[in-house]
Amino acid sequence: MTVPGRVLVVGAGLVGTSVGLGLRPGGTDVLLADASPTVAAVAADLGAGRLPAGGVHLGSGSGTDDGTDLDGPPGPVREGDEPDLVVVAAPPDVTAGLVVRALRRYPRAVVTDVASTKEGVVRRVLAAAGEDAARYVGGHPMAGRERSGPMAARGDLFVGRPWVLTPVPGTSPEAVDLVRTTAGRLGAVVVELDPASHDEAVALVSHLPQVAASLVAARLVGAPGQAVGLAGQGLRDVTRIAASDPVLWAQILAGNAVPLARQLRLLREDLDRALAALEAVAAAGAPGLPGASDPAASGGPAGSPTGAPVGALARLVAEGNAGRATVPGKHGDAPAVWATVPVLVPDRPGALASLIGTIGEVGVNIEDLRIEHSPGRLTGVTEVAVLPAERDRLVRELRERGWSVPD
Ligand SMILES: NC(=O)C1=CN([C@@H]2O[C@H](COP(=O)(O)OP(=O)(O)OC[C@H]3O[C@@H](n4cnc5c(N)ncnc54)[C@H](O)[C@@H]3O)[C@@H](O)[C@H]2O)C=CC1
Ligand SMILES: O=C(O)C(=O)Cc1ccc(O)cc1
Repeated sequence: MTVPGRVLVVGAGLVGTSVGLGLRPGGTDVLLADASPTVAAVAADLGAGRLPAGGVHLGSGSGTDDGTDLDGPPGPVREGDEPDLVVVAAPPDVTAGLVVRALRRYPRAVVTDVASTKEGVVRRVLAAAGEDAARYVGGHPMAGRERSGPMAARGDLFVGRPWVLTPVPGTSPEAVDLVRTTAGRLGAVVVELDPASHDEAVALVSHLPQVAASLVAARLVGAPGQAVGLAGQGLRDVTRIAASDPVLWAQILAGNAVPLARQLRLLREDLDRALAALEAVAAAGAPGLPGASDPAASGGPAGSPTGAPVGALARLVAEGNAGRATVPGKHGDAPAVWATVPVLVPDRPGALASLIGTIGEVGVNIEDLRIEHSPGRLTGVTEVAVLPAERDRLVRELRERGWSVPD
């Protein structure tokens, strides 16, 4: 197992800075470079690594030999600045170009990237890098956030998350080993896929959810304030990633156009099914409204909405249940079935910390925590997920300590 002693991160934003923060505690010497010197300086201040002596020159062609001038001549570079591994963590549209320049600049280094789509990047690198391409290993950590930049970075961002590597037949096994070890050091679980299979998979699990979240959230623009004020946790869950960076995501979606369009067409069919069911319900007269047809007359039990359209709606939700149950737990394990304990938490400073402290005293591990809080309410509902075997004891102990735990 080869461990990189020195890593150059090119692009010190959310992902690049998280890589630095995650590698530094293990003793890796991390060099930081970014098109924006200010971003690189912030990342260094946060403890993600150091700036190479002489400043950072990327793509300027200025010829300065400071170890991070990717347009400079191939090594040797300043002693102490030669990386074993270069991690390109820049936007997708510049990734292939930076990878090719890093391969040329550092003839002994392995180069990897983290771009969210792989087929286009890998194809461009193979076309431009010649035999240097053997030292390139495509990569994609399946971890991130809806925020960008170094300030949003976290050293534990990749812990328990899949990190896809996309080696191709000519890739050196030693290069794959080095990137695999590095991802492992960051706590990630490495998965190998060919670039096309990777892009198909992320179209479904990452890019389709982003489009769906953005479209749902966009419906809220201009909605009456009173409607948005009623929002509960469901809307927050569904729209969290709608806060993502538009420029970055435009590149990601465009970089996976064909597989994503396939997924969106399938979603459109499902939307058409839902619409058809609702229109059929409406045509029959909505249940409970004046003019609604008598359910008994359409073959269902009296007093209940019934018939094929309502069945279609139930099927839609049930299919969602089945899909949701396939989503792995937080560390990529099989879907976790936690028991949930709802606790009413007063809306005052320190109340949530006090609840967490109490659960710690009781000796129960919190597997997950969800807070539902609506403005103007005096209490919020906190849902504490725990191992099913711990549920009853936790409910009892919390009630004994004065917490309100609804049945
Ligand atoms: N945001 C996310 O949740 C995830 C993003 N990714 C991928 O990681 C890469 C970086 O994304 P983020 O860290 O989120 O973006 P970010 O916007 O936080 O950071 C990107 C950084 O690259 C720098 N940069 C731009 N052009 C450059 C150039 N020519 N040379 C050097 N630096 C340059 C920018 O100044 C910026 O600081 C992207 O390829 C993205 O697809 C992968 C997994 C998750
Ligand atoms: O915020 C989330 O939940 C994400 O899933 C982030 C994410 C964004 C882009 C990627 O390429 C991979 C992961």
